[in-house]
Amino acid sequence: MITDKLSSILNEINLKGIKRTFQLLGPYILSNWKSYTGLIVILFVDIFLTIGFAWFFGTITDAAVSGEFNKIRSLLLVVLTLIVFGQIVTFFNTYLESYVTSKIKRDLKDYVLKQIMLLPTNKLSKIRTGELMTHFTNDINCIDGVIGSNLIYLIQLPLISIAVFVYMLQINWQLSVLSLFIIPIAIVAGGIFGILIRNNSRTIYNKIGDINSQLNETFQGISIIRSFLVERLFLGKFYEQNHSFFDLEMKNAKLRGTFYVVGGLISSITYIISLCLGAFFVSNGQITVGSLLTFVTLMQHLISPLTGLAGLWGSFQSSASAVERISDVLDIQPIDKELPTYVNSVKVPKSIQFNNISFAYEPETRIFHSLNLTIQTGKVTALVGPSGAGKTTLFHLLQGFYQPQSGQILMDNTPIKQISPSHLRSTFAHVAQDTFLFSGTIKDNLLLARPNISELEMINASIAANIHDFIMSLPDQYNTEIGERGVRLSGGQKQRLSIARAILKDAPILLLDEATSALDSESEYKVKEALEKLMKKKTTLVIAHRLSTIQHADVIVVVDKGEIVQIGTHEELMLQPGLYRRLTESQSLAQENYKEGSAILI
Ligand SMILES: Nc1ncnc2c1ncn2[C@@H]1O[C@H](COP(=O)(O)OP(=O)(O)OP(=O)(O)O)[C@@H](O)[C@H]1O
Repeated sequence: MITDKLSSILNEINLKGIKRTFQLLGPYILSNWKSYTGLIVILFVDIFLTIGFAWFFGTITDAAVSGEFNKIRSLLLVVLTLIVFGQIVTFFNTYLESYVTSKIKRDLKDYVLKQIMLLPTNKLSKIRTGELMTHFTNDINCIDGVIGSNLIYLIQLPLISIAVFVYMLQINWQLSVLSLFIIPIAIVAGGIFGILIRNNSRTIYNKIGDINSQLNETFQGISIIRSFLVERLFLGKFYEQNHSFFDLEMKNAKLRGTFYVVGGLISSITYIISLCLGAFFVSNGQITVGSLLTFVTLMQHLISPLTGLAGLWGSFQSSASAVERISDVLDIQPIDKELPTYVNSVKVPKSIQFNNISFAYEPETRIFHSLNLTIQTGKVTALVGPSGAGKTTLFHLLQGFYQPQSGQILMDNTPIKQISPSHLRSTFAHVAQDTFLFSGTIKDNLLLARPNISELEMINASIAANIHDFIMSLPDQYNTEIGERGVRLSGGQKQRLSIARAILKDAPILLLDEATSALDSESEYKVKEALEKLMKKKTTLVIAHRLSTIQHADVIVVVDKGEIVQIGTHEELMLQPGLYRRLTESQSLAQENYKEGSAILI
């Protein structure tokens, strides 16, 4: 019972989150020790100035009461020096704090993106893009509560409290003891509000992630939304999220408002009590008016940091929740320590084997069960079969994007798991089913293929992919901006560019996944001609639904429901009853029907 209570309290305080926060941010804080040392020096100067101003108020009041005008004149000089010094210190404090927090956030963003790029594909594909974006647009920006002024306040608070308390003791011990009662009250109030604010902040961060994901999908799918007239549906979904976000913000505002009222009440009550008691001591002649003024000023300096502790604790806890969210990604085991790079002239594989491969994206839906396949190097192998049979998955496994649950893929008898991602990925040039181009120019997209591509190589690859003439017809030719995801190009143009990019990669194995599906017959003929020339020197794996396009392949592998059901050449497979003949015949029949239908339409 007691242990349950204790663990629920510890849970509320979120010790795990705090530990994780310092594990992640500790090295960044330590590596910026020079800036933090500067801030601590400034902190001591600040404490000195605080005491100095309090001393000045008391001393000048006493000098005024006793009519010591010469003393007032020299005190004015002292205070002017203190003010100028104080402003210089404020400038350096602000600058140094911004410098160190911005630097840590900049470095952390670099690190988080690198780690995301190193995540295994199966883990990465399960995280929504909006959530990943939120780490950069929101979460990392929220860590100020741990690395910024809060960290300095954490050191400053006890120091300033001790300094002020010792100084107050010199003036009047009874009044100083009074301040001792306020400290626990301020700390408890701060602690409670901090926990409440933390819990709410966590919900707010999750909500921001949801909103970002939804906006991302809405903008990516805007043409589908328009064509299905579902703008209202998507606006409604956003409206719901956006309004519940507003409610959470309001809950936070109420919490903060209540906290400020409680904090204000504590300081006002303390101020009045100490003022009344002080007035009593002045009337008794125990202390001077000036000492009372010094005391009251110091009391303010003692209370405001303590009540500020709640804000500090609240924002510290918010930062801890943000770090916890980032840690969800950072705690996933990356595939490697360093990012892979393109390897020039990789070894041309002499054998590729899939040995007893069993694989499932999700445990409940098995794609392959003990699959065996030998790819003939230097030849063209076509993978055919119904949609969802697992053809693209074979490409993913081959490039090491996913790991099979059992079995091995061997390249020259070496398991690909033992080959570095740099070498493995440099072995393949992949034209994927979904053509993806990046915003920027045509040239930028082509030069991505590998480092140091010459202008001539780029033009030759574009000619081979039958896209050069189109590029030259554009106003800025190779420097034409193609928009986000290549939105300013047609499907066929995008596909030809991605073929040119694959040609430029100059890898020994070519993976073509429906690479010519978006081309018209004339372009397809020309591109196929170029690809056939390219294939002569390479090992090629082709996935095609239109079986007429792969009839000349050296080997045709027929895949159905994750199993290899037939292997052979077109001629061999057409002689056998089976899936390949059925698919070919049904496609020929469909084509005949289409031609007849077209004739009727014409
Ligand atoms: N990232 C993924 N996560 C979970 N399941 C997936 C994933 N990608 C594919 N699948 C599932 O794996 C199965 C095989 O998909 P795959 O893309 O390999 O088929 P395919 O033969 O290439 O199909 P198509 O010819 O339609 O492209 C499908 O049932 C699909 O739903």
